[in-house]
This record gives sequence, C-alpha cells and structure tokens, in this order.
Amino acid sequence: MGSICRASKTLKSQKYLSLIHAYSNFPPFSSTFTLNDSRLGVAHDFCSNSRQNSIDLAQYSPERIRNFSIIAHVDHGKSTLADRLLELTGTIKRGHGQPQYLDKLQVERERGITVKAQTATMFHKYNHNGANIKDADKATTYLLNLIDTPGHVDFSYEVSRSLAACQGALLVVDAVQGVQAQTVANFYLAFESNLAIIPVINKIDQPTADPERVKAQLKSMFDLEPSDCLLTSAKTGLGLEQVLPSVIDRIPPPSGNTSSPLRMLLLDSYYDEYKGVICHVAIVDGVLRKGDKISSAATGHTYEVADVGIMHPELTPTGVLLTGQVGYIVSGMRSTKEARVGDTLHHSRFNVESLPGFKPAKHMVFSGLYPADGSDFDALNHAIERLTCNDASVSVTKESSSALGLGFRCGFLGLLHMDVFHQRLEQEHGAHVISTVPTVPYIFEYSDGSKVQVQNPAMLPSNPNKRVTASWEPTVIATIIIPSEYVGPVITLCSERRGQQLEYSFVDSQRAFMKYRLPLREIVVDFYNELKSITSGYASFDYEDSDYQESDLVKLDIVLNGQSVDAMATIVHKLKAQRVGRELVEKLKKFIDRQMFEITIQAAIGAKVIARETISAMRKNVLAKCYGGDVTRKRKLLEKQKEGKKRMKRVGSVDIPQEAFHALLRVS
Ligand SMILES: Nc1nc2c(ncn2[C@@H]2O[C@H](COP(=O)(O)OP(=O)(O)OP(=O)(O)O)[C@@H](O)[C@H]2O)c(=O)[nH]1
Repeated sequence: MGSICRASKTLKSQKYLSLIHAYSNFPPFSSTFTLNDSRLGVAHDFCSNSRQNSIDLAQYSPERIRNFSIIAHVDHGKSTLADRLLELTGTIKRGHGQPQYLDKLQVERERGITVKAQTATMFHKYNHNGANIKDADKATTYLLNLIDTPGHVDFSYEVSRSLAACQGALLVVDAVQGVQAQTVANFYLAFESNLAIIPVINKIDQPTADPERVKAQLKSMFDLEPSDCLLTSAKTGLGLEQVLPSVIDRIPPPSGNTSSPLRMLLLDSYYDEYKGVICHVAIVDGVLRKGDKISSAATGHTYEVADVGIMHPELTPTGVLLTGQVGYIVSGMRSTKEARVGDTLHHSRFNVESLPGFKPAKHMVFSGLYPADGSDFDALNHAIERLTCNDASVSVTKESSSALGLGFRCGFLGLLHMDVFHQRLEQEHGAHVISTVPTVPYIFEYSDGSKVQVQNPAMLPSNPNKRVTASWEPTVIATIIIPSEYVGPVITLCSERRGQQLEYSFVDSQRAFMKYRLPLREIVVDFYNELKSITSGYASFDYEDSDYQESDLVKLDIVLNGQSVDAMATIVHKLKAQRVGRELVEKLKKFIDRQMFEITIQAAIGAKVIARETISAMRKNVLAKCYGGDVTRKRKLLEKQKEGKKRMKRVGSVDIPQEAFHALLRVS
C-alpha cells in the first residue's frame, strides 16, 4: 500500500485540501497547509481515502494499532470531533453543512443525538519526531479504531460495550459547561475498565469558554492533570492537530497474542437486507481469515466466514483481521438472535476459554405495544422483529389485553430509548402503535410465599390486600450537577420524588454535586424535564441502577362505565395514588369525546374509587353537519369518520382515541 500511497499522494492531498478549504468552518488549514504541515507535527496519510480493496492489515501488528472511544456528556461534541478526525485522516470527505457522518439513523439526525455506537477505522501516518517534516517518509502508519458513543444515560450500555474493545478513551468536556453528570458516569466507566483517559476540553471557540476552570474541575474530581488536557474546537478545527498524536503516544496498544488460537469478542450486530447478519468484532487473540470455520462459545453453532473487513468508514473487505483489530464479519447467521453480544467466537477446531463478555442489558422500563389498528398485528409483529434485529437491547414478549387485543410487552433501557424505538418503528417500518403506561419492574410477594417480578400492572390482582404480602420497587443512584443557586429547588424536587440524599459536595465554587437514591418509578416519567425547568436548563443528570427497596405499592385501575381497562392500569406508591388517580381521570376526560351516552371515568384501588369524572352524553351525528345534498362532501366526512374510528379502541361501549393512551404516558 505504501508505494501506491506515495505515488498518488500529491494529487490526493491537493484534492483533499481544496475540500478542506471549501469547508469554511475549518480556518486553521490555510492555503499554506501542506501534507506535512509542521503545525500538525505529523505526516498525514490520505491514501486511506482511496477505498482500496487491497488494504493489507498484516502490516499492522498490535504495536501499530490504537483502539479508542470518544465519551462525553450529551452535546459536548463527541460526534463532531469524531467527524473531524475522520476528515483529518482522509477517511471521509465532506462539505460544509452535511449531517454528522457517524450519526446515521434518521432518528439520530432529527434529534441530534447518538443512539448507536459506531466504529470507524482510520489510518494515520505519525512521525514520533513530531515537527521534523523532512522525516515524513520515515513516519509509521498507525491503524486507529475510533468508536463514537452515545451520551444519553439510556444508552450507557452501548458505552460500556464499546469500552470493552478499547484501550483508551477521549473524555470530551465542553469548555463552557464543564464537568456534567454523564462526564462523571463515563469517566468512571472508562476508569473501571482500566483505560488510558485523555481529557479533551472542547468548544474553546465559544466566547464564554473557560478551559482553566474545566481543567481545575477535572483535577479536583478525577485527579486528571491540567497539563494532560487537550484544548480543541471540533467546530473550527482549533487544536485538533494534537489529538491523534496524543492517542498514539498515550493510549497503549492492544495486548493480545498473535500466535494463540483465535478469540474474538462479538461487540454488536445488525441485520442488512443484502448481506444478512453483520457482526462487529474485536480480535483479542489470533488471526481470522475469510473462509475460516468459526464457532460461538454461547450457542455452539458453527459458521463459515463469508466476508471479513473493517469499517473504513463503510464496510471494506480486507480478507483478514489480526490480533487487536476491530472489524466486521459476515458468517451466514440467519438472525441477530444467533449473534449474542458479548459472545466469544473462535475457530471451530480449537476450544478456547471464553472472554468475560458483558453484563446483559438491564431493562428499566416496560410498556405494552399494540397496533393502532387491531388488524395490523402481523404487520407490527414483523416490524418489531426487524427492528429488534438492529436493537437487541429491547426485550419483547407477546401479551394480550382485553382493551387492545394482541400486542407485545417490551422492555427498554429508559424512556428515551422507548421513544426512539417507537419513532424508528414508525419511520423505518411504517408501524403505528399504541403504547401503554410505562412501568418499572416491581417485585411482589404473595401469601403463598411466592415472589414474582411484575412488568405489567394487569398481571397484578385487583385486590392486593387479599394476596400480596410485600412489595419492592427498583431504585437508582442519581448524580445531579447544578449551579449552586438551584440547590434548594432540586432538594425539594428530590424529596417530593421520595429521594434520599447520599452525597452533597461541590465541583467548584459555582457548581454543586449531589447523589440521591431515588425510586426508578419517580425518575422515568418527567423527572428530567422538571429538573431542567426548575434549574433554567442548567442541571445535568445521570443514574445507575441500584437495589430494590421495600415499598407500599398499590395497583391503580382505570374504570370506564364500570369496566376496568387493563391497558391503563398502573402501579403506584400508596402515598401517591390519590394524586396520580386524579391526574389520570382528568387527562382522560380531556381526550375522550362525548358519546351518545354518559361516560364515567374512575380511578380505583381494588373496589375503592379514589377519583371520578363524568363526560355527559351527546348525540353526535357527523352527517347532520352536512346540510344540503353535496355527495362528495358527505363521502369525505364519512371517510374522515372511518379514519377516526380506525384510531379508536373500544372498551365495552366506550371509544377511546389513541391520543388518550399517549396522554397517560407522561403522568408521574
Ligand atoms: N461552538 C462549538 N460548537 C461545537 C463544537 N463541537 C460541537 N459543537 C456543537 O455542539 C452540538 C453537539 O455536538 P455533537 O457532536 O452532536 O455532540 P455529541 O456529544 O456527539 O452529542 P450526543 O451524541 O447527543 O451525545 C452541535 O450543535 C455541534 O455543532 C465546538 O468545538 N464549538
């Protein structure tokens, strides 16, 4: 590859430079920028951009490989930085205003968040003598695997999985906002995984950037040395030249054994229309070649490797992957269920010791998903199957509801994850769903001594006094960082949510740091919005799951004209039942239209009604509105009414619109 590189270097670099110049937000690269610009202190290799099929991975022994993640609090600039590094190494070419390369899903681009971790392989020529540009030809080319990770707490499972394939991490911190809650969480994830951590203070172009304050925070909270911090602006390109040399100098190479039998860790998998299941893998020991027979340690199934390569940044076949490298394989797996994340894959002819793998994803929130139109069950089934192929962290079991018919009970990593799943079902698979009130996994003990985890309130008998003897709810340890002036309102909010303060200290003179134990139920719905609103948007929040605590829980039924609606039942703490019950019936009153008869809406615990509303009767005849004999108008109105009916669910004699179910999702 070296000679091809050198031959085409000038042409390619000129082409690349003109692209960089066209990119107006990238001023540091002036017209005097050369391939071996001394400000970069390195010689850059743009050959990687040629997408040769003949990338020879054999020359990249572990010493010439660096695997690193970019971790940060939401919006601190991970994906922007990742994109700049891909541009800098010539891995991608882009113009101004294009969406972030690594945020590929429509939902990611619309919401501006990363949902799935993405891997990209880059090649970078680096001369350890730094500024000595004459030595460029003596520079070594390194293979760098970059993993961009999500920032939102719901997706921290993706972060911990990504870190398993890395030896180091860039901890990106916004120079204005400083250390935030997910900075703390992500630092500890990386620290506990024994990764080399390079602090990167980003957004230094902002007028209110205060990198010195952020350096002090990093020192006091994580003992990271101020002199180790890189100062960058991923937006303008300022300081980016230090990033890759620091990655090469400060992150250790992977430590596997090239001559040992093959062991690879299955990091992620997704389903591709044309290729079938594609697995992302990290080669821990040994060598994998196209055509090899491999086995899964988890299932014992054997496969033949039909394709193997790297993400450069798209699937680029290389025919081989060696120790320390991260890439993809296609091996004829028929469903992603066969590709178990955390599994060890090995050559079928050798038995190997399994790698530690990952803790299974923990589902924090459960909700029922039903087709908006009952007859669409098969279509929804198909859509869910396809989507879970690309998001294995959702659990799915079939269930049925007397109100909504056949559907599914799904477990999610959090409420945002649930929202994203709904959005993807709709956008990517055209499925319209009704979802039931989200619930957390409670544990109930019955008088016969049995204990069960309840993921669906409808599973609980209506009269808990008869059979339930004790109940427990899951809790989380929440980290909250806020400007000091908001401490009072935040303490009030946390106590209203039944929180118990565990720690209270200061990040610096302006910011307070608090740890609370909070019931999971109290934070899944609307806690973060409320926290943001009482702190003018300045609070940051993160949580990790903790133990179960004993709690006085009751099942709250919603009864419409005497008939209980199983899909609207919820489990709440006894002290909150009255307020939640009132809120639920008021919301329903707003969304259920008047019908030909009176409708009573009740919230009840067992036989005891704790809140009630009535919707008075009205004679509603859509055709009555149609004065005169305009047939087209009449037909249109009838169609509109039919369309409306499709989105209604009938419970007993009462029609409930889809929106009524949506409205209940946010009752806390
Ligand atoms: N001024 C300035 N803005 C930046 C810089 N880096 C990123 N941004 C902006 O900050 C916002 C968030 O950037 P992202 O790269 O999406 O942040 P992220 O950390 O990947 O976000 P998540 O994936 O949601 O966690 C975007 O509007 C970027 O354009 C920077 O150096 N300076």
